[in-house]
Amino acid sequence: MEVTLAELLGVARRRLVEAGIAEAGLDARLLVEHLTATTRADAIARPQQQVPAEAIAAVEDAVARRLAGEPVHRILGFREFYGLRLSLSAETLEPRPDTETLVEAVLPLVEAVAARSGRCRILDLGTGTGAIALALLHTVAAASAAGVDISDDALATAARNAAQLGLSGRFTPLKSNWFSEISGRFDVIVSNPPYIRSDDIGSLQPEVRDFDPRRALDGGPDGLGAYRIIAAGASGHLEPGGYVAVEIGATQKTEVQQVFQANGFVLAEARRDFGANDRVLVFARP
Ligand SMILES: C[S@@+](CC[C@H](N)C(=O)[O-])C[C@H]1O[C@@H](n2cnc3c(N)ncnc32)[C@H](O)[C@@H]1O
Repeated sequence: MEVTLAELLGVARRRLVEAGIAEAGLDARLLVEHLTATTRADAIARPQQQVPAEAIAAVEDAVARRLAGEPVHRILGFREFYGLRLSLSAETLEPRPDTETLVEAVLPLVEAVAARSGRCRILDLGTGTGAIALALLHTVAAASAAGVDISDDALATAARNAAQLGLSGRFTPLKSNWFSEISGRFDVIVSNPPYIRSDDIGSLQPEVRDFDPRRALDGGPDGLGAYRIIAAGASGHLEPGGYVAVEIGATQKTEVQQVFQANGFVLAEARRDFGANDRVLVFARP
């Protein structure tokens, strides 16, 4: 059966709308564009172009997965972060737009160190896809980063992303339980650690709960477990005058600040995300 690009897009969109998928139009477009190797411009300029049978079958399969609750970027296998296309895998969190706030907070610090000393060493704790470290390295040519994770799968994905972006020479994936295998000192330590309280995981949106890896979400009984470890270990791995910047849950500002203050840090900056929620804290050691 002959199907045009416009018809395929229309059917995919309609099926997702009928199922009550919130971003039905966008999801349909992302899936169809990727699986038919077309662009938005093709859909506008050449809507009557015929789509090959294999691409139609691939779109049908992808729409069925979306209808079963799988997030669109898991189906695609990649997600854009800070303008970079990052591959995903089973044990990586999907990088979120809110985490770009962390990159934006850290970027001036990295640029200042690089301008002053010609280099900047970054430690990204819980690197996942490598999102934060790779965004910083992509922007600051003099920077280098160690990306730490406890998951072999995540580290393999981060290394692949670094290679795809031409950043392998400045990105070192390291398997470590937070600081356990880390030696040396860094100018900036950055982390988006797991910060959901264990008891709250069951009530997360199914797309998060069922598809993001639990190890990337679960912050222990009070959600603060990783912050305690990072705050306790950071001083021993920071250059004098260095910074630690962390992403936080929207209600965790006071608690996380207290954890770092108890370890001798002072709050240098707090930022909100695009939804005006507290999202990033930057700490310094006087
Ligand atoms: C919230 S995800 C953040 C991923 C990525 N940095 C991002 O922002 O998209 C937290 C990451 O911490 C890693 N992680 C969890 N426990 C860890 C541990 N004990 N040591 C090192 N990394 C850990 C997880 O595997 C996951 O990749």
